[in-house]
Amino acid sequence: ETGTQSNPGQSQTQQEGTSSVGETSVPEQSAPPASSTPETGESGEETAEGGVLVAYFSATGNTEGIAQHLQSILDADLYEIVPEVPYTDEDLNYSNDSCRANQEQNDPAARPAITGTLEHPENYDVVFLGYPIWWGQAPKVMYTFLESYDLGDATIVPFCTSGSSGIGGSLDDLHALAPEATWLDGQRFSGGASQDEVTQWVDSLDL
Ligand SMILES: Cc1cc2nc3c(=O)[nH]c(=O)nc-3n(C[C@H](O)[C@H](O)[C@H](O)COP(=O)(O)O)c2cc1C
Repeated sequence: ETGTQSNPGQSQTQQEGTSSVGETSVPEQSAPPASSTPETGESGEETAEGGVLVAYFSATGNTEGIAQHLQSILDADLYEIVPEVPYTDEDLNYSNDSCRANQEQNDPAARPAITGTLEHPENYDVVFLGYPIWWGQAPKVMYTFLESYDLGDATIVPFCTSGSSGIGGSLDDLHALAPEATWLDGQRFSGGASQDEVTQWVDSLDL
């Protein structure tokens, strides 16, 4: 299965009380300069400037649920970070010291490969970045993602799911991998967080 940026099957009608993320407000009185840049790229295709992306990794579906709420709330593009080698139950069995997930989290150099491509990362002004907490940190595949794509000076909004741990301990490493970005504080959710809960958080961001 590959990551899809826009999945029509998952798009829903915009909810009441959605934030205005993605809308640009242009002062009415300022006329565009005569030689204003056209809004199409060199190839003539439409650009999605000011777009919102929800990029996430989820091994057991919890973070995916939050990502889908966000896509629906924000009318955002959705991109699943898919490891080239999927995680099996045994890989995730953290009570086994030598399970794959534990080995990767213990190895500073681990960068599990990603399959699929994020198209036009430069088009996104706001990137919601979602992951499960593994041993207090983001899974190493998130490091692979941030090292693979230049998100420039986008605003990155981290979110996570966990059994109980907060998001705080995972942020320093991620910040270092996209130092030009503006990082918002981010938010931890429990696995089954409702769309209302996610909506309240998005509204509080004042994006
Ligand atoms: C290898 C591994 C390590 C984990 N470490 C933590 C942890 O340190 N703190 C915590 O609260 N939950 C921890 N969890 C639980 C996950 O964060 C939680 O189940 C999360 O919602 C899974 O998200 P997902 O379904 O999107 O993969 C860990 C899970 C795994 C598989």
